[in-house]
Amino acid sequence: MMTIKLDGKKLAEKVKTRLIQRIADLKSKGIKPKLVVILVGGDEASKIYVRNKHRTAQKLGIETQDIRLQRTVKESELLTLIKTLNADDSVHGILVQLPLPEQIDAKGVINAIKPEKDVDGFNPQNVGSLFLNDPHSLPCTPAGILQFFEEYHLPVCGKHVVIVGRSNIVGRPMAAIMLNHDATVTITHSKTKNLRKLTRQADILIVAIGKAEFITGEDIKPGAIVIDVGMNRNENGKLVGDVEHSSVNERASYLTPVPGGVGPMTIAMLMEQTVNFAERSADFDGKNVFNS
Ligand SMILES: NC(=O)C1=CN([C@@H]2O[C@H](COP(=O)(O)OP(=O)(O)OC[C@H]3O[C@@H](n4cnc5c(N)ncnc54)[C@H](OP(=O)(O)O)[C@@H]3O)[C@@H](O)[C@H]2O)C=CC1
Ligand SMILES: Nc1nc(=O)c2c([nH]1)NC[C@@H]1CN(c3ccc(C(=O)N[C@@H](CCC(=O)O)C(=O)O)cc3)C=[N+]21
Repeated sequence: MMTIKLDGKKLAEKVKTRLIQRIADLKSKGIKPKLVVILVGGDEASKIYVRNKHRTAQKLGIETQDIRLQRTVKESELLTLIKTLNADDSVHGILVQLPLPEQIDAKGVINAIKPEKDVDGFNPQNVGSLFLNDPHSLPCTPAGILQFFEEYHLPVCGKHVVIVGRSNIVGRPMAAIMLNHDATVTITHSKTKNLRKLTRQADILIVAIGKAEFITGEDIKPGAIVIDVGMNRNENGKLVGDVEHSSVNERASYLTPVPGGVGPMTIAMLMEQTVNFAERSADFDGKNVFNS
């Protein structure tokens, strides 16, 4: 079977193009969309994310500010910083890069971000709205994945979606979004028994675990749509996903490459979300994809 590549680079360009006019309209009203990223320490995937985020924001004329904090920073310091950013009207989006070091209670930090500025959609209020199928903001990675289904006209309604991984960034919100689109959803994780028996039943398989090439051709149903979220370095320092592309290729009907799949879409959606928030902050009468 010929596997069709879901081209995230190309689709991200399309998403970014639809932002240009909206950003210009905001600027003509004296509003410059601004995103603040807080980084504590940082893993490999985070470094890639920060670099690409910057590049894209700069191209679009979205202002970004990185605040880098020592790995040993006190939780109280981080909370004070978030309070200041919450109160700053020039800031439309706040993103705290995950994972955070162990001494910091990630829940407390995420709770502290004002829901209206929570570009990742992590705040319990935003998570709750998403689960009630009335989202205020969508987490960027799952939102980006959803765009593939729309762009390539891939039906989700009634399909069996199996998600591997249940993180707050990817697995959980992805499950909610797919459920909101009338899929039948199975969420799996490290305690799941007979995982590969379940992955083989998936019409749509979404893998986000952070284990290089964990899912192979034998683990998927022929013709399945496979979304590879993973960002890992293999032993040769090469960027690889959670899916073994050599064996999944020609068995899947559609597959996202790594790089060039989900990653660029996450960034495009982050930009879009920042613009959405900037528009809402001014009660701006613009086009809003999540409220349309
Ligand atoms: N391209 C992009 O835009 C993005 C890429 N990523 C990448 O995606 C990957 C996952 O990220 P993230 O969701 O943050 O990861 P986390 O480490 O937060 O979560 C990993 C999840 O995978 C589960 N898991 C781990 N090992 C197994 C296993 N052997 N079998 C089944 N489930 C397992 C864990 O289960 P349990 O809960 O039981 O521990 C957990 O739910 C990483 O490679 C990350 O870099 C992440 C975000 C965006
Ligand atoms: N609060 C929070 N939200 C996140 O969404 C979040 C996070 N923390 N922590 C880290 C992970 C990782 N992540 C990536 C996003 C894009 C690329 C990306 O641009 N990937 C390119 C890489 C290309 C290259 O090599 O430069 C691609 O796949 O084509 C990578 C990784 C978001 N994450």
